[in-house]
Amino acid sequence: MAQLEQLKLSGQLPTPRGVALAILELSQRENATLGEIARVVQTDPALSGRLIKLANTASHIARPVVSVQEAVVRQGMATVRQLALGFSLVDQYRNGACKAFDYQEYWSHSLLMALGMQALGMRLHVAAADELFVCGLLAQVGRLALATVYPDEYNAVLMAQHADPAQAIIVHERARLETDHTELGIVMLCDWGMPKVFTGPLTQYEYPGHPSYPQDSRSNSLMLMLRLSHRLADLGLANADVRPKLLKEWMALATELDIPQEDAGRFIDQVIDSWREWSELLKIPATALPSFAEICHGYHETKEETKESDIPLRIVVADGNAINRRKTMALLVEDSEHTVYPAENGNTALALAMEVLPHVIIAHVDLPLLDGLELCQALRATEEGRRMHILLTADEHGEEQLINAFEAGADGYVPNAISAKGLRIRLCAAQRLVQLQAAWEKDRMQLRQIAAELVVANRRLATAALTDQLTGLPNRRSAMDQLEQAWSAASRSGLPLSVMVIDIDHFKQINDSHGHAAGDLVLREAAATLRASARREDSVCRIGGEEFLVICPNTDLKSAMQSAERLRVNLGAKRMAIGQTEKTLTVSIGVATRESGIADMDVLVSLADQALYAAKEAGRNLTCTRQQSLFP
Ligand SMILES: Nc1nc2c(ncn2[C@@H]2O[C@H](COP(=O)(O)OP(=O)(O)OP(=O)(O)O)[C@@H](O)[C@H]2O)c(=O)[nH]1
Repeated sequence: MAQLEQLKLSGQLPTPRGVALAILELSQRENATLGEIARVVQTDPALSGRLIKLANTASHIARPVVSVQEAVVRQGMATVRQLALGFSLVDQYRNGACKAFDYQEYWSHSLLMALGMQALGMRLHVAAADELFVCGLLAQVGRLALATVYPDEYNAVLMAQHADPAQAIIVHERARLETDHTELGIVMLCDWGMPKVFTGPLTQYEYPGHPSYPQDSRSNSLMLMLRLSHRLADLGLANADVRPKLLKEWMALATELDIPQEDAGRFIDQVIDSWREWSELLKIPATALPSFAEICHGYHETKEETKESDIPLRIVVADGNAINRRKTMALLVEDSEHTVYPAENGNTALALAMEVLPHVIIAHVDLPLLDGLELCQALRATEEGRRMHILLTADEHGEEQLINAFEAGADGYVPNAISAKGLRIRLCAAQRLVQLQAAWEKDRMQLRQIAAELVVANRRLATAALTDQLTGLPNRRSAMDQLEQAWSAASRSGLPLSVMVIDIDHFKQINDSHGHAAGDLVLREAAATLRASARREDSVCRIGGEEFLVICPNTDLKSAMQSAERLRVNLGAKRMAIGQTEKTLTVSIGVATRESGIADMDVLVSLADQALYAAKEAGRNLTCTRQQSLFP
């Protein structure tokens, strides 16, 4: 301590200058008024702007603060003094003599801590948000002091810590300087009038192993808030590869302060946004941190194969005792990615369970409103509730309690003072169940996919079986099916039905002169021309090598002859590229129409064939018919 007193007297410690010093001195006078403080603040435009901005951020009152007087009145003398001091230090100590101490980064970290504290203050109402801002901003001022007073020695401390990061910095500080940043920082803050309610938690928050406050005390909340803001500041400045780990630690701490996981993302994103705004105002750097969602996504991407015990669960923790509830929640998120929902009574737990459909419910037997056993029975009476894994917890663990719990439908019993490991083991059954359900769901999806693929494959096969591969027209089998249907329809309706058989003339010569591939091309083009020239209701099919059948429902002989002629002429006019030359084709067509003497469709087709033969005989490039009525 003598060393600290000496340091204080030496004037080497960081101290505010100018307007901040004037405010500090003025506020120490007994008769100082807020009006006088405001007048001094006004002489520094940068400080005025910062105080007004802060008053507006932390205010829940809708009307914005526009004047320095108003900001000073709203923040109070003590807070204005501290803020002036903090901002003055930021401006004065942007650089310094300690080489390994990154002054800019130090302020970025402090600012993020300040904004974290402010945001937590607005949420948890543990202290005024402006006071918490200063508390966060100056929480690590002892480090700045050590770097300022002992630049070379602190340089060595930082190098030693860099070489041995597993060791806490305080150990390296004590080894070389016989003091540490916490001790020195507290001396300075007390000197600057920081209220005791903050200095106590400031000595504790960096050392998680030694909590010395009752769980539901204000000091404990402040210590947790400092810890959470510190982690958030670490997260803001961390490299991408360590962010997911820090985020996880942050989430675990957040549950201790009753910040539900679904709010965590919004909270972090808001603080980071105001960090960017404030860093412009204070001219200190803020890194471009991705959104909370992106950091989470990165975490999931880098995760290795999921072990059963890693399966994240949705868990409702129902306990009327807030301390026990928080303790269980903290244990649950300590080393895992479970999403935990708190419920303070049985009714809330039931409503929550129906809403979020948790995998697990951990409920105390003596829950208010609806006790644990009733909650269990109510859940088991529902379809969804039957699938949940319910663990009951109680202060007494007699055989009778166990029997009651299992009779009510519980899956297990959790002792009150359970360890994180014990709790993990009890969640294994639920995780196994979730894994089985996931595997079953995966199998079901795969089966569904296979069935869908089979339907598509069958449809493709059926289509392929009825389609001519070369031309895409219905093949012979399809042609006969269609003709059968058309024949039946004509029999029922009494409407006429005609068919044409079309054969390309001297097709063999094309194959012989230009090769089979050229012949294929010609067949394709001929098919396309026929399809394009035929009426829509007529079906054009390929029934042989260079032979086509056109089925013409509701068509009498005269119309069929006209149609056939149109096809013959169109095809004859079509110029086709064959090898290097262009050629035209001719076709011969035989036409037949259904009439009373024709017994079935085979006879009809054979009549058309005879007509085709006649056309060929008559010199080709002709349309003929051998109708029985015409040639009795
Ligand atoms: N490129 C090709 N040729 C085919 C195909 N199917 C049948 N052919 C050929 O078509 C030709 C048919 O010849 P033919 O039956 O003698 O009749 P044509 O030469 O057209 O003479 P006419 O019918 O009497 O005018 C044969 O050379 C078959 O090999 C096919 O899918 N592609």
